Amino acid sequence: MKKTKIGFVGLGLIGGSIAKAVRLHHPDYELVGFDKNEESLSLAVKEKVLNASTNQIDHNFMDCDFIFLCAPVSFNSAYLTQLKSYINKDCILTDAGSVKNGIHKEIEEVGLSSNFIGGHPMTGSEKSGYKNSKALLLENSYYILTPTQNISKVMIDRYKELIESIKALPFVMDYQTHDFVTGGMSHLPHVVAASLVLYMKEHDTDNHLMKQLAAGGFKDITRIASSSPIMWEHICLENKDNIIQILDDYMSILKDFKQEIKRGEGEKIHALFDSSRNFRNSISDFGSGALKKVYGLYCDLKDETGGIATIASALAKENISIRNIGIIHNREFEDGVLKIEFYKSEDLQRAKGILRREKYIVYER
Ligand SMILES: NC(=O)c1ccc[n+]([C@@H]2O[C@H](COP(=O)([O-])OP(=O)(O)OC[C@H]3O[C@@H](n4cnc5c(N)ncnc54)[C@H](O)[C@@H]3O)[C@@H](O)[C@H]2O)c1
Ligand SMILES: O=C(O)C(=O)C[C@]1(C(=O)O)C=C[C@@H](O)C=C1
Repeated sequence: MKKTKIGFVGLGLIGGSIAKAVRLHHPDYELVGFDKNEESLSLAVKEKVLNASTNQIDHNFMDCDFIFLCAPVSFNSAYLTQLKSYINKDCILTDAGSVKNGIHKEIEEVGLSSNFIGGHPMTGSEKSGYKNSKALLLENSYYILTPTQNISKVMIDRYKELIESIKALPFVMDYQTHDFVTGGMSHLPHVVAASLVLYMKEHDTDNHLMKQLAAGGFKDITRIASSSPIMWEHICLENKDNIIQILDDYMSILKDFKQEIKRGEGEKIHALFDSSRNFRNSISDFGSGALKKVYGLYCDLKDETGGIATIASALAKENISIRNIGIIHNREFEDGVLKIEFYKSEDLQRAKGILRREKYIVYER
């Protein structure tokens, strides 16, 4: 039987992570890749993530079951015409881009709409490049799919199956909704983070006291300002209309803050922060939306040597497997708490009971 074959155009953080996840869960699949960066390609071949690499779109892409376009958004469309001659009727062509309207239109124009399903893993990092890619980056993350009107259900199901097999969570929506939603919860925060950093750069004291003394608040909210400028240039241009509307709406909220502060309206300022805090607290870090991704809890650590080991062994004694454990420090838990994640909901429920019996304070978010 023919081995499943997957092609990658762009093997950076996201392309590399998808390829590594596929290699982890499907050691027998045939993976081929093209990237402008030859170092990334040779490392991927050396690590046996790719079976073969190429420095152009060529016969290596023949007979692929899936082709992933994982270059910066606007570059993805550049290869459609060249790829078309290698795409057979059952090949699923997809991208990993953060904006979808441009690629969906180009796909229509090139005549590949019966092959295309847009894709967007809702995970990432401020780091870029193949060297930072990880097999586990996508695990337990939503993976948005934006099928065209012309694609068959069989193809959508095949794509969902692949995504589930690498432990991500497929979520289907139309591409217009995708661009509005990601505009609000991803593109806006990146623009805001960059603007906060620029504010500090331009308005710090001569001896850079803001920069030197910046604490958790500034650092938490600006981590993503270290992301790739080329990626964000493409995203802002491709999702221009949504981002402009979203920025207008956002700036009117900033204006509300300014106005109430200027007027010295304590109750109204309080109400803005209170409403924001309540809503933020209702957003689960464990992704309990339509689909529950990870089963986790937070637990106060007793102030004693070996505190983590005591908890881990209490759970191990009851045969509860821990997926992830670590101390987190943020403003919500000023002294730090232990975050514990489990594989199963049932384990989470049992762990809560055990820890509460042992007089630990357990929180869920
Ligand atoms: N970084 C994230 O957090 C994130 C998350 C989800 C989706 N995405 C999307 O995934 C895509 C890739 O982002 P990334 O974070 O992996 O970026 P990256 O910079 O890590 O990787 C991009 C790769 O594309 C290659 N490349 C650039 N121009 C090319 C061209 N013209 N032809 C061939 N290869 C080219 C680069 O050499 C690099 O290896 C983008 O479309 C981005 O919008 C990114
Ligand atoms: O965690 C990060 O560093 C990210 O910025 C990831 C992030 C986001 O959440 O905005 C960035 C862009 C994507 O298209 C999807 C995910």
